[in-house]
Amino acid sequence: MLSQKTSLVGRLQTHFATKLPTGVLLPARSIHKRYVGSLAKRRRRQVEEDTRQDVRVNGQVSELSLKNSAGQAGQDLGVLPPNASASARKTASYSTTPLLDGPATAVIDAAGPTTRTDDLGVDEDEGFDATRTPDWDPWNDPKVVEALRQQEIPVLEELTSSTHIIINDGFLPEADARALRGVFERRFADPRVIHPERFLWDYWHVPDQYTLVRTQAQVYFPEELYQSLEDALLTYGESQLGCRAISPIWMSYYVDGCVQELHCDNPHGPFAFVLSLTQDWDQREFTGGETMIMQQGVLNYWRSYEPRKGLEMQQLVTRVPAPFNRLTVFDPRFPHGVRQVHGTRDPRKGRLVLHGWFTEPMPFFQGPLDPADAEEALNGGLAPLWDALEGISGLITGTLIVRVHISGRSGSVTDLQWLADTLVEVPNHDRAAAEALLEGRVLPRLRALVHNEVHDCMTAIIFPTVPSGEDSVLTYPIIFE
Ligand SMILES: O=C(O)CCC(=O)C(=O)O
Ligand SMILES: [Fe+2]
Repeated sequence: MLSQKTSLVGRLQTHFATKLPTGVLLPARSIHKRYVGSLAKRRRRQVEEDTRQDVRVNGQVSELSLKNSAGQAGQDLGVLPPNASASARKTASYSTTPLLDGPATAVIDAAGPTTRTDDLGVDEDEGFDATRTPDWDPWNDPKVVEALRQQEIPVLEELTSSTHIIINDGFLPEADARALRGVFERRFADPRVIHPERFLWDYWHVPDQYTLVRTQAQVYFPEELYQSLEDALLTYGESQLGCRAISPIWMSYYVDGCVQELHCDNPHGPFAFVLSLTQDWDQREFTGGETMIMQQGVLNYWRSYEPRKGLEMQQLVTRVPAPFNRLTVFDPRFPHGVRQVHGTRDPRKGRLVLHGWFTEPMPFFQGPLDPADAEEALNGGLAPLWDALEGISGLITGTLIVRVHISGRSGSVTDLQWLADTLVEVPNHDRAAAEALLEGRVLPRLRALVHNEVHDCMTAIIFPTVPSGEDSVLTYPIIFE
């Protein structure tokens, strides 16, 4: 099965992929690596969004229509071992780069148009027309899928859904969130009292793009309090997203007129975060202030264009409110911003958020298995994967993070979890895939192809055993740039 799929991807090859070393295990934590893992492509290409969208939700979500994708990445992660001190993992230096770049994640409600299912021009005795324009999506066409099934052509299934927005309510222990908020409150309590902490703020204004007031959390907060914040974010990033570092944490407040116009933070890292310290969101004395993230349907507009249907704000952007202690994680490649705040000029009544990016996705082991001992098995086991994936470089972009459980007694992989999946197929993949389809073997939906290749290769690896017989865990990010 693997060789069949491998030759299939060979058919799709249009670009050359550069492999980053796969033997990078437990690298120096202070080194910034945006894309660590396995695949990096030389050229950046326009993103085409998958038509499926979903949202992961931990806790209560209001004001959003969300689908809960239980069982998806990030919901079933174990506790880190005691030796994995979060503070030891932090990324040290402050970047002078402003907010232009950032990680992000995806969310959301699929309010976009539905996939066309009629007028496909495909019927059973006609075969498939590989010359169709890229807006034809055969993999979402029930007629196509049914025809393939009737011909007993295997249809690869996706093994996990893409997720571009993740919402975690009640992220910090309540006391920590209140303590952070308390520092801010106290320093603004009496505008007539002057003290050094009043002067820590930067009014950041980039005409027509950003207007907000920001500071760096590490400078602003007392050390112990800051450390608990950083530890919570680092622990989350590592356990839920396979990211071993965060960017310096910004804190920004938004009063009347503050805004972030649409932008994309592609270079900063695979996931962005926004942790709200905004008080009383539901009784707030301003309008706006939600994170707005463009919807998949807009990024894929012509595929589902409907001449008789108008669209309004709610079908174009997802608005994520910022109630107190909500952590929103999103895919920063999606155009996004912050809706302009209108109303209060009092910082204590405005929007207050901590924000930044989860960075350094990289392979790491937890447990007794020594990475140096495992390296040979890992690199050997993944070699066929790189061969297979090289063929689709340029046709898919995003981050896939997998975690495998390794038996200490047998060395075999006993479980595989998908921690995160932001893979999207880029334009023209349909045509290339349809050409391959004419070979009559498999329905090569690229996301599904990647999932299956990764699954098959990862679970076939036999690692060295360990004397104690205890199990280990390997977290492995794969980045398609
Ligand atoms: O505050 C937000 O909701 C988004 C922040 C953001 O996009 C950024 O800082 O780049
Ligand atoms: Fe951003």
